[in-house]
Amino acid sequence: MLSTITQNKEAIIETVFEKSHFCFVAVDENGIITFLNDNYCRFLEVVREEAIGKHVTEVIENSRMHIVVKTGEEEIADLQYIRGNHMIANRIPVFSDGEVVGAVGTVLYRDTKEWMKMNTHIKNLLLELENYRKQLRKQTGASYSLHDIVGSSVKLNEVKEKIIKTSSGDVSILLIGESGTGKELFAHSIHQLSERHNKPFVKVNCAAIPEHLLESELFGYEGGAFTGAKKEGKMGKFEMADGGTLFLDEIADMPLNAQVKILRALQEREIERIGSEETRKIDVRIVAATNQSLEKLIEQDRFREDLYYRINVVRITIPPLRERPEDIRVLAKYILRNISNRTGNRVIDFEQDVLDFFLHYDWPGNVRELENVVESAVHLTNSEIITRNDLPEHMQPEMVFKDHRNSLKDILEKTEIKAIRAALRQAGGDKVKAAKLLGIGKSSFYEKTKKYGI
Ligand SMILES: Nc1ncnc2c1ncn2[C@@H]1O[C@H](COP(=O)(O)OP(=O)(O)OP(=O)(O)O)[C@@H](O)[C@H]1O
Repeated sequence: MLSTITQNKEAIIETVFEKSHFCFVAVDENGIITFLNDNYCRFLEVVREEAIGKHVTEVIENSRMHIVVKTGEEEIADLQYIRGNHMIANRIPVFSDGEVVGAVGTVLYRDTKEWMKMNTHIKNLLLELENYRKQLRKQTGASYSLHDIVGSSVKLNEVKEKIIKTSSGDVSILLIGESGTGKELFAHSIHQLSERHNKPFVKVNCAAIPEHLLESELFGYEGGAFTGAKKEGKMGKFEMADGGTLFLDEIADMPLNAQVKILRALQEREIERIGSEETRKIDVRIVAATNQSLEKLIEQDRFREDLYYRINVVRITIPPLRERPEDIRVLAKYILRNISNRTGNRVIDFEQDVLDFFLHYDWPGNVRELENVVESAVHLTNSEIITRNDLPEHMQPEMVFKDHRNSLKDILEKTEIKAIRAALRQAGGDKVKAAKLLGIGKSSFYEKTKKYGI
């Protein structure tokens, strides 16, 4: 038997990989595709030569192959959602001299009646589960959980793991990240994963409430406490969140006098409504979020250091979208599917050119900006596929030159910044490699990154 295998090794390998009904993919230790069989190419509607050399998350929806090469642990019979189907995926790391050197993956997609039946059954079960989740969320006020956080880049997975580790318990969590990175989604998820998930989740947007109303919003008031107050009084957010989670969004915008009162409420675990002498016990877990540096605000005496230490017990930084390009494609497709379902527009995909552009764009507004771009493209497009022409004006190729406010110097600088960021991304943050990719010397590269604060 063994000798037959050795003699016909190549023919056997070819039969297994190309003639069987499985979809096969192989990646190297960095998650880059090194092999994709014909079946899989057909299913994914990709050209093999173009797919090979790309990161697996750019080609295969919801892939975890890049994770398997990191963990070295095989994943068998995992359910994977690809191109509208739930597939059964096996992912096996390949070892050489005790080191992971890559992984092979198989996906079962034969469209047999049996499988279709099972797929429908699974879809039904998942829908039912989703309904239960929605009902539970309605009751508590936290509408999202980790399941709603799309993306499986290494950086996003690290955040998810940290969330899972720290959610249970009462420790205060500070979420830091640029606008639109998903801080609110993570705050909801923390609540859902905590022991408090059956209790209320209450959000306070510290930037949106006028300063003179903030105190009554947070602590409530007794009937007739001030002119314009409701006769029956009003419960504050602290009381509403009793037993649950209080999410202080945009905490950097909290006025100093309110900071003092919040600190007292947290230290003493009790509050007083405005106009009342009575103290009420409260038990809330604090999750706060900011896109500003609280440390800088402390230096400028705009944020209290004691409150900072109180809320910054666990600190979780959510990376901007440009630092996790592997998530962009899957997020764009997820957002497109949601918008199409919601609006009834039959827009099903993006042209490759659009996805390539998305990968290299800077996304200053992060996922929120991506949502807006896809939404506007869905309304503008005349076909089922979104093309580069359907994107907003500032994303059109010639736009940078049309803008009369841009001097040649500005254009050159912007282009340099984009090229440096793209090279750093491609080089996985390695500055020497990035300089090489750009064909410039190390010191010139360092000078430029310093100049642009990259
Ligand atoms: N990983 C993700 N998966 C799916 N949707 C996401 C993800 N990240 C963000 N979003 C979506 O992007 C939008 C912005 O997210 P969110 O409001 O949580 O960001 P934020 O960081 O709290 O922003 P801000 O600081 O401006 O309040 C929301 O519609 C959210 O549903």
